[in-house]
Amino acid sequence: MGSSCSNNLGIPPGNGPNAVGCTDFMMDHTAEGTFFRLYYPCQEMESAEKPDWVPCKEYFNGLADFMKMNRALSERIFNYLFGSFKIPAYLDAPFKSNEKCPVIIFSHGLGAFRTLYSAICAEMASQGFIVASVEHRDQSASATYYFCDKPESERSNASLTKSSGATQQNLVKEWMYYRALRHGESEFPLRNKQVKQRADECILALDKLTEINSGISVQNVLETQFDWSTLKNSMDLCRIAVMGHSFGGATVIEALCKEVKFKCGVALDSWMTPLDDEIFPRVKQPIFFINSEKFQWAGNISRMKKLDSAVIQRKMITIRGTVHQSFPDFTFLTGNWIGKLMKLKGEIDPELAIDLCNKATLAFLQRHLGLEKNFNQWDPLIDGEDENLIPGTNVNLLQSAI
Ligand SMILES: CCN(CC)CCN(C[C@]12C[C@](c3ccc(C(F)(F)F)cc3)(C1)C2)C(=O)Cn1c(SCc2ccc(F)cc2)nc(=O)c2c1C=CC2
Repeated sequence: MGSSCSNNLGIPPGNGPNAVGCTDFMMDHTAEGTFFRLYYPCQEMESAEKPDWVPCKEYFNGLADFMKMNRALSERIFNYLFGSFKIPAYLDAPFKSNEKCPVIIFSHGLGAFRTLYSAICAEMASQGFIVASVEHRDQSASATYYFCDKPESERSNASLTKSSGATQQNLVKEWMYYRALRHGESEFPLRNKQVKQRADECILALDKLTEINSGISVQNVLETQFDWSTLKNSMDLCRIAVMGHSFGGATVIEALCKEVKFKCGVALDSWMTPLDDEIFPRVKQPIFFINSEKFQWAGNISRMKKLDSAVIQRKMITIRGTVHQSFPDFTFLTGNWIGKLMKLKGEIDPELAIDLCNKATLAFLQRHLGLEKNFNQWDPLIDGEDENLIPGTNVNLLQSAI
């Protein structure tokens, strides 16, 4: 089919039977607490607003740092290009599901942050999952924030704060920006330390969801309109998966190794550099590697293959015509030529690519979480049986042997 020249830009909504709600959670005001965006099945809402895709301009500043671009200039470019996009979900909508929901913890890539994978997270929520997309505080995110108590001297008096209705009384946002590798600094020590912190943050997010599911009242320092008590007994805590993109793919492996409550993992275009080889034999859960055609290289693939096992299902597919950025939301947000120029789009239609990725993921999750849905209709995709899929990898591994 011909590619339409004026594709309607925007993040595709989920295809599943559920409407999707979205809210934010920050456990405490420190950088050590967990911070995530929650996507969940919700009541159909006519008028609810949809949250901004990029919540604060500081994220664009962080993105500029990551891209080694000038902040002032790029903030205007990003605002112009991406400032008006909304997430395909209803902000703070009441949770609604007539069955317990399986859970996914999602880990973003280097230079990304919690909101950039909403096409994937919203699809999973529309299919009945509760998804926590964590925002890492390991300085791998373009930007993230926590709160610091203002010193006593600067505190505005309570009555004034109350009357002005300030949401975070006396709490000031403290921004943490992307930390680039310093000149001459070796990559592995930093990335290995970060992947361990990232795994711990995914496990902490799961612990918070477990508390929320038990119905005990948990503190959320972000005073949103969402009623967290509606999530009591909402989650099926025997059916938990961990998922991530690139650096988040390495985080999947590390998290599986550390926490057996994660029953399986889905690693999207995983970057294996941060991982110790010695953890590979310690990972006992099934893993699904879904790769782009352009990002992977022999050394990276051969490390994924070290996880091959005769007894634990380890699968790999490659989506034809995709690039590394085919997984985050940016791939939907620019026209074709600028998207290809900035390596945000590959040859394949972005919605077709994410559709294949999501369906293959759902089939894999049904198989390894023991879901009673109809996602097994997409089982052939797990083996790469589709004209737009390659079973395993397109990378020629023989070169790496020489
Ligand atoms: C510039 C020098 N270099 C710094 C290390 C960045 C080089 N780079 C390729 C880029 C990201 C690119 C990008 C983004 C976003 C726009 C925008 F214009 F749309 F905003 C454009 C162009 C620039 C494509 C990557 O790092 C790729 N990558 C990623 S990209 C994850 C991401 C980041 C920001 C996002 F907004 C969305 C997604 N996550 C990883 O875990 C890993 C890697 C590489 C190894 C491990």
